[in-house]
Amino acid sequence: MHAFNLQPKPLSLAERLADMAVDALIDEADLSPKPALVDRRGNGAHTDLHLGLMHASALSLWPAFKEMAQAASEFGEVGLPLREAIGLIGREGEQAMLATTHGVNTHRGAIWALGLLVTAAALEPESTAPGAIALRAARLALLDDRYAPHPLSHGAQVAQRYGARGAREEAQLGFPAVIQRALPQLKHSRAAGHGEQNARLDALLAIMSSLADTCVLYRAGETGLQTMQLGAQAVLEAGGSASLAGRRRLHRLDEQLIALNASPGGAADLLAACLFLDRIESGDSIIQGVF
Ligand SMILES: CC(C)(COP(=O)(O)OP(=O)(O)OC[C@H]1O[C@@H](n2cnc3c(N)ncnc32)[C@H](O)[C@@H]1O)[C@@H](O)C(=O)NCCC(=O)NCCS
Ligand SMILES: Nc1ncnc2c1ncn2[C@@H]1O[C@H](COP(=O)(O)OP(=O)(O)OP(=O)(O)O)[C@@H](O)[C@H]1O
Repeated sequence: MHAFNLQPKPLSLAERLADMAVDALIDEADLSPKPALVDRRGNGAHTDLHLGLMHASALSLWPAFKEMAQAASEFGEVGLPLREAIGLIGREGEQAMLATTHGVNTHRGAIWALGLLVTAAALEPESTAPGAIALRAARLALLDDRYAPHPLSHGAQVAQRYGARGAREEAQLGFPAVIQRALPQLKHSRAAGHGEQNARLDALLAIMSSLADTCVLYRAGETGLQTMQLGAQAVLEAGGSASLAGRRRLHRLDEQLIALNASPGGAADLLAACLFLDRIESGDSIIQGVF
């Protein structure tokens, strides 16, 4: 008689990277209190989003992230064939997201940022430094996908009006908001003993203090963007989200942004990207699957 084999099947590299991307999205959504964004307290400035929808949307993207990582292994190098393959998978991922959310945009920007980073991580699994992964992602983002549609998206409208190039430019520059702002702040706040949730909030605030977030520009113009950037900077200068003074300012920023309908969705996407890269760097081996 054969005994059942109860050993779990080891996950492939692509499956582990997809797990990590989805985990990063769920951690971002759950993090609270985020100013004007969907979190465990409520819907922030959004009428069509809620936490359950963010979770369902994140889970619906797992196959797309896995396929992007598989495409990286198959093509093996940064180039137009890989860029166009992940563009197609990303667009299919968007359709899966929209089918799950009944047409609501929950993670469009996140598919773009995390899709590029998952692909870049899968290309060289031994190279786990965030800066190196972000640079490979930038080289992919700089390639022009001939099949990408060019709708008059909110980002495109904001680009015409204010000259902000949003998600595309952030990726093409190698995610400076993540590499130069969020990750250093995350490590600084952890080292100061602020606790993991506060460190993550501080990382979000570090992104918000300088990002030209096209979600905010579209919804609340330059006034909204300035309120976000100065308000986030003020929280950090007051001692960050772990301090009493910082918490008071964070609460005020939440009220101000909600009053302006200014939800920093782009900053939220980049926090998820930051958590993804942090997880890879911190030794959650993507090669051996030691979690
Ligand atoms: C480049 C993308 C993000 C489109 O950008 P665009 O600015 O035109 O679109 P849109 O207004 O819908 O905004 C996208 C999202 O980016 C995020 N975002 C906003 N500002 C920023 C910023 N400064 N930095 C990073 N992300 C940002 C927000 O979440 C926003 O909702 C991407 O979705 C795309 O290329 N779509 C085309 C379809 C496709 O090929 N998808 C697959 C890509 S792998
Ligand atoms: N926790 C979060 N709360 C709200 N938005 C988030 C969150 N995390 C990420 N986002 C990002 O914010 C974007 C949604 O913002 P927004 O609703 O302004 O998009 P839109 O479709 O351009 O605008 P609108 O809903 O006003 O038509 C998504 O692309 C998503 O990636």
